Amino acid sequence: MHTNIVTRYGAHPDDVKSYDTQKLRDHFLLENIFQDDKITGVYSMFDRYIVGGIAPVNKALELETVDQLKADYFLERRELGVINVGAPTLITVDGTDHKLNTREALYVGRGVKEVIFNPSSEGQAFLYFNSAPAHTSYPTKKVGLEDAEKVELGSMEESNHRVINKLIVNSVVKSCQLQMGMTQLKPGSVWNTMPAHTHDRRMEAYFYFDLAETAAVCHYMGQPHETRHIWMKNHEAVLSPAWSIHAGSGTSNYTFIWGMAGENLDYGDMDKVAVTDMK
Ligand SMILES: O=C(O)C(=O)C[C@H](O)C(=O)CO
Ligand SMILES: [Zn+2]
Repeated sequence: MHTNIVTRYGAHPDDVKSYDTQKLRDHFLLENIFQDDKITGVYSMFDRYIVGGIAPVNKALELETVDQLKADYFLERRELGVINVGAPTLITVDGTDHKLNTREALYVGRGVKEVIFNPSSEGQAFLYFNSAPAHTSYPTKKVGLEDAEKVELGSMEESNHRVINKLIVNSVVKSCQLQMGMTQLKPGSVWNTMPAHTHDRRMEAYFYFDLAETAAVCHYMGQPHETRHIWMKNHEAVLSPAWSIHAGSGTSNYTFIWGMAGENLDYGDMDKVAVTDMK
């Protein structure tokens, strides 16, 4: 078996207030998600969302079922979103090859029995994935950056000038509850998701990349009046419970992938927090 998915239970905001640095990291941060010839990740009890990394190097990796699912195959009752942050590669879905270039996404619907992630012939493929329970089956669809719904937000003056590429959202691809996209910060801009927000209807996960080895992002979480931070490096992900803000400031610009699931598919359903109200 080349898959290692560990379970993480949900956390109550009153408890999280007392977490020290290590405990915050143990519960919310995902480090080393790309391991050669392995599929690794976390099965989170926040909306039963799975977050992980797939790094085929010397062999093709099949999406294996894991014990947490008690299912004959991984997508028996789930849907999947994959975004390639490495070299172009092929993903074979029930016998059909889909070429995924860098920064492209693939949505795979419930009921697909076999998904195979192939090594890249052009370098190292790094496939970041999210998965959520699904009530029905929607067709597999590749989504390139040109297909994304794009929104430009922020400004250079506020150090948060960025482009949000909505890749797996209901205006682009049909999904049950999964939404994913990629936000690129312009050079000189370091703040993401500021002003911050929560959405009690959905949990969220962030994955940071395009960061130099010497750079880091300070990720903010917690209730708006009780925030905490987690220092994060390139290729690390973080879970954001529905009650938590999710925002960050980097020592340089960077790109991140957001993914979420829960009560609705309404990207714009957010409870914004004024920066002057944050504590
Ligand atoms: O930079 C941003 O702002 C984002 O990318 C926000 C995320 O898309 C998000 O939090 C969606 O709920
Ligand atoms: Zn959000």
